Amino acid sequence: MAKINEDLQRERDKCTFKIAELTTLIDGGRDRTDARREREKVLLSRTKDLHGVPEEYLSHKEKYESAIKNSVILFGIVRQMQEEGKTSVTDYRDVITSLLASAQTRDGSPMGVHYIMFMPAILNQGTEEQQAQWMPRAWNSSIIGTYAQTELGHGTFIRGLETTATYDPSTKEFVLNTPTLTSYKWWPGGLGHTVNYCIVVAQLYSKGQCHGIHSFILQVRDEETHAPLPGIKVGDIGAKLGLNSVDNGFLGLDNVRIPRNHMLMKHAQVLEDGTYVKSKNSKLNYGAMVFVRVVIVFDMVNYLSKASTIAVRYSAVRRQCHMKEGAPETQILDYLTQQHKVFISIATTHALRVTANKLWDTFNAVTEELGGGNLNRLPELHALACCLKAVSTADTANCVERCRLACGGHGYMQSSNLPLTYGLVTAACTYEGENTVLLLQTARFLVKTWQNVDTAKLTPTVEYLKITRSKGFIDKWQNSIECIIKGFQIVAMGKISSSVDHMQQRISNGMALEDAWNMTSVQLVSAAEAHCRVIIMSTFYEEINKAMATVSPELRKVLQKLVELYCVYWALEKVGDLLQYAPIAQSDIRDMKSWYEDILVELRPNAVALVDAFDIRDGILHSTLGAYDGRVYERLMEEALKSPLNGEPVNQSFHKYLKPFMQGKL
Ligand SMILES: CCCCCCCCCCCCCCCCCCCCCC(=O)SCCNC(=O)CCNC(=O)[C@H](O)C(C)(C)COP(=O)(O)OP(=O)(O)OC[C@H]1O[C@@H](n2cnc3c(N)ncnc32)[C@H](O)[C@@H]1OP(=O)(O)O
Ligand SMILES: Cc1cc2nc3c(=O)[nH]c(=O)nc-3n(C[C@H](O)[C@H](O)[C@H](O)COP(=O)(O)OP(=O)(O)OC[C@H]3O[C@@H](n4cnc5c(N)ncnc54)[C@H](O)[C@@H]3O)c2cc1C
Repeated sequence: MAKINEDLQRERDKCTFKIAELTTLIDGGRDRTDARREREKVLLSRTKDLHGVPEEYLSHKEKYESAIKNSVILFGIVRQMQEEGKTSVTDYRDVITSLLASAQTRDGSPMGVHYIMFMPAILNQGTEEQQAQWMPRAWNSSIIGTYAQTELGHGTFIRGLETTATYDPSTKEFVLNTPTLTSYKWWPGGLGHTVNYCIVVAQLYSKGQCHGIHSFILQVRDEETHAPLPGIKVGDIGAKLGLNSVDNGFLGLDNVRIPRNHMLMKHAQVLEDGTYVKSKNSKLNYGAMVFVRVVIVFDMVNYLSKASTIAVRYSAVRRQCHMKEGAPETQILDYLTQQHKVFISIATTHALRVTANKLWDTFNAVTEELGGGNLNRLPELHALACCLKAVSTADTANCVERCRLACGGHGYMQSSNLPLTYGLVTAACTYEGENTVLLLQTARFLVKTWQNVDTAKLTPTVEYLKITRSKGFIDKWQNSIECIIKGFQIVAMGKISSSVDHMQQRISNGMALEDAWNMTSVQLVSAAEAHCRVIIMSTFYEEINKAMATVSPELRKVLQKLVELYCVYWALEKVGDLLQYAPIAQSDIRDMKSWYEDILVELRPNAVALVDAFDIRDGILHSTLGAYDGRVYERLMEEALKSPLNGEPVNQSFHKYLKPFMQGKL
């Protein structure tokens, strides 16, 4: 192994806790750490020869072809798990998330949506017979699918989709059409050239009546030749800000016929004669979207742990300027502003990780209840998944960008892997429900809750709204984590309550409800975000407190500091809100700033150890700045030399353009 950079080694030597203990806690047990490492070993060994040319220099077409080559190797691991009879969805979640976040598919995989949406949609919306018909072939990838919902004209407003599926009882088929340009499907991952099947979301017509959107399985390409089937226009939508290894596609349909049993009929059915049988709740058809919103939070944890590893290790290696005249140049990690930029990413990774686990448990519990016909907790799950998807993706995108900026010029290099990572996480702010729209969904739930707060039994995630109203909820502000969480509960309650008042005021002045909602929507989004912050903070606090009972005193101290960092950082970010709603004084804020500075300083000696504990191998991190050995400058130069521009001493454009221009001939 190459020699470790001395500064990095010194950082590791002064760490005050056992790194392996934290890694075990993060993975959820020693056996899970071992399984993950074993999986990564297999993954890296299978794909080690594939990176002759750095991906950033490939053309759009080559990027796609390389991604397919890598993906079939990677997803062989999933096929193997299935063949071995592994059944735990949690295992699949972890495996697929880590495959997608690996260096081999670092700009996305064309096969991602097959696992993330195509299969979950069949499981969620298909009858048992349909699952038996489609799932075995989907699992072993003898068919590959995507989820085609969004159209050129509509993404958010899915009730406005224009694709139609009209039932023809004479042949017992549905006839699919995209009657306008705006009804063309647009965006589905892998639709361009990879998949041969997809789930199409379309307006269902039967007996002359429209029954709203439903899901249908459609074959788009021949299973042998892969040629598009008659009536189907399909292709790639072109280059994007990121995810350029993925062939997001378009799809036009001209009288394409599919058998009746290709409609996913677990919740609603069309009988042979065309009679429509309604679902218990039309929103059950949106189940696959809820599932993906839940797993996206895990995905964010993966990317943020990578970005923080890169930024922290680089900050330990990089020296710039002197803090004191005559002293050696300072490690940039010693600047408090640098700690302020990067430590929040470490704390956020942990906060989102524990919250994602809790959300996963809630999702599974509610799904089980739904299976038994109990729909009571569906609105709460939907509200929770919406706000956590929105806040986790927005925070992750901000943190990754902070990490990139914290690496100065070198963070701008593709070889740092920060630009691609940013491209991936910022996409998540839009896909699977645009963030503002999702926060407004949560706000809708919060407004209803607030309007019934005195009479209704509140569900667990909003119970605090009742308690917060009691007199003396915070007698006197104290700079403690408990008080900050209470402060955020008051802020959330204050924002929800004032949004409702604001809306009611406008309605009493004669405004229509919809207009009053629109006029209040900036406040509503802010209220939903505040509510989500309460959920993340209190979950982080409670779950880490539980974990504290099981870990060594050394690790306990560090975990305590991470919770403090997260809560105090956000208290200072939202200090205006606290001043408006909570009994906090200017002197408390001054003291809180000092507290924050102390936390940064206390975490400083363990910064490198904290990111080492994420245990991300170099082959997966894929960063010149973040590798374990800290050979930053050597790696930057090695990568630069791979630039195709360095393949010849004089580029042909010199003779063609530059020279004539310089000589005044052009
Ligand atoms: C096999 C297992 C293996 C394991 C696999 C493991 C996986 C491994 C993990 C890998 C890592 C991942 C990596 C990712 C990679 C990248 C992939 C990129 C993929 C990107 C895919 C996409 O991008 S795919 C398109 C998504 N496109 C949207 O996301 C549209 C948003 N747009 C809406 O979602 C609706 O349009 C919107 C706004 C709600 C209004 O819908 P609408 O107009 O019908 O509804 P209204 O607003 O009128 O609301 C009416 C009432 O419905 C209630 N409600 C609404 N939704 C509800 C719901 N879902 N559940 C319950 N209730 C719901 C609401 O709360 C109201 O309730 P109430 O009346 O009581 O107040
Ligand atoms: C990388 C990527 C991958 C994707 N993969 C898939 C896929 O596999 N399958 C698929 O079907 N789709 C996919 N999508 C599409 C994605 O789900 C949609 O882009 C997303 O749901 C947002 O819809 P939109 O693009 O129509 O945005 P719009 O809804 O047009 O949003 C534009 C703006 O309008 C605002 N807005 C819209 N409605 C409201 C409202 N009611 N109130 C207030 N503001 C509003 C939004 O906040 C936003 O600021 C993907 C998208 C991306 C970027």
